[in-house]
Amino acid sequence: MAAEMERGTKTQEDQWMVQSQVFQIYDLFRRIPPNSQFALLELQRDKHIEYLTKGLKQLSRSFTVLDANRPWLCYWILHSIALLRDSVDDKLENDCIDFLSRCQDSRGGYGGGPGQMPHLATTYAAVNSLITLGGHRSLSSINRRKLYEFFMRMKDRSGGFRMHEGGEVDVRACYTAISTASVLNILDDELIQNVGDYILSCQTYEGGIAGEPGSEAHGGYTFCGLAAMILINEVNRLDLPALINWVVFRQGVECGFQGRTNKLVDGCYSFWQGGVAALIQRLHLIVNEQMGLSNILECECSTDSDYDSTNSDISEGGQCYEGTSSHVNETCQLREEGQPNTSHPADGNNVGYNFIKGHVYMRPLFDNIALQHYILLCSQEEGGFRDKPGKNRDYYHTCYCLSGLSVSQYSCTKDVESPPLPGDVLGPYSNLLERVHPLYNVVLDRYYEAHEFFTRS
Ligand SMILES: CC(C)=CCC/C(C)=C/CC/C(C)=C/COP(=O)(O)OP(=O)(O)O
Ligand SMILES: [Zn+2]
Repeated sequence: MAAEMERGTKTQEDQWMVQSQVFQIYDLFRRIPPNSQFALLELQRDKHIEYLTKGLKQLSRSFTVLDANRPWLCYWILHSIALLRDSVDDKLENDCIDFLSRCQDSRGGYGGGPGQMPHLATTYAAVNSLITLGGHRSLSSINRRKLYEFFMRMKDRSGGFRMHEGGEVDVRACYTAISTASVLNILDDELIQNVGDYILSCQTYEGGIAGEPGSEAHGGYTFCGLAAMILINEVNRLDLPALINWVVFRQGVECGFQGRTNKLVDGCYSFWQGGVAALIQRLHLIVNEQMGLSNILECECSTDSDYDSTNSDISEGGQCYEGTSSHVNETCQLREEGQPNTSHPADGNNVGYNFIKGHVYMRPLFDNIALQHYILLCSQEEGGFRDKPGKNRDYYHTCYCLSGLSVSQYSCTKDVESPPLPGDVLGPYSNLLERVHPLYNVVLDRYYEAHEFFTRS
């Protein structure tokens, strides 16, 4: 208890300090003329690409150095470059594919470097990197049969997964295994078995999801747990109203998100928490059902001028009834009544694809413009992004600030084909990033290419 109070006191002091720094930035911003404000809100695209490319070149020169983080660095940098609508040259691309191939274990999975023990987190990072690079050489370098065997070896009696042989069982491990298996089209009933029970046991009294049963709800684990539950078709088992209640209060007066109650705002939660909000936006049927609005879709869009119904398949009167739109049929497989998925494994592998194709009826669950203010004014540096003012930039925060920026720019679009309206992109419209698939956090076009490749092969 004393330790808790001490932590509470220290957090409050830190919080005041961060808030005063952030408010000073917003105050200065407000005082400058509008045309200069616009310049400050500009995404420093060229500087970010320079910082990221330099980092990848450095990494490719030292691919031989011993550390366990290199597939992650590849993913953070390659994904950031893809979000910025750019790509790497052929040499760097080939160097990355060769390096990641050397990290692939002969018994399946990827380690942090050549010869290192395979690990679920680095496997997720390596596979997402290869999907982001795209193309036959990259995608065909993944040994899916061995990878499936690795996933099965990591499965624990509890239903969850272990991060590595002898390692910890947690929600991150569940997500990285399920997300990777889903995107590679190797998800089946055996892999899925009891995963939902494990994740469900991690939803806390606050409504968010913890890393393990009995721990504290946290944005990173909440994203992992929610995305995994969607991918295994069991999201209706979570208490979604409680989850919504938890996540909406994680956006603070600083305009960014915190990871957990009473902790500091941090740019990386723009994706972990913003991603949770983006996923829930596509779960309106299940949310309505859990809130006792069974069989009725309340289309807020039709009563909101930003959400005009002119080109939507919404029925008159501001309400939609199940079965009246093709979208409803597509989404139905996501809502089997509290039961584990019993559908054919091939359907399980299409959940990610159907999920993104659905129409979005719910408005954003967070202030998407405020979040963009935090990312562009408080996290952005001259090349790269940081956690908060006073911290240094790094590739992890660059990746998740850009991913969160993308999620917020697209959060008002009603379907995956529509571009955001200018009013939903803070600063010049040229700030617009690529759209991500929120279940896997890879750029959507790269996801489509991988989905086609792995459905065929
Ligand atoms: C795909 C994958 C591997 C996802 C990982 C998800 C993720 C970011 C989990 C967070 C882990 C955690 C408890 C951080 C708390 O750090 P802290 O105490 O320093 O931060 P805080 O004060 O903001 O809580
Ligand atoms: Zn962070």
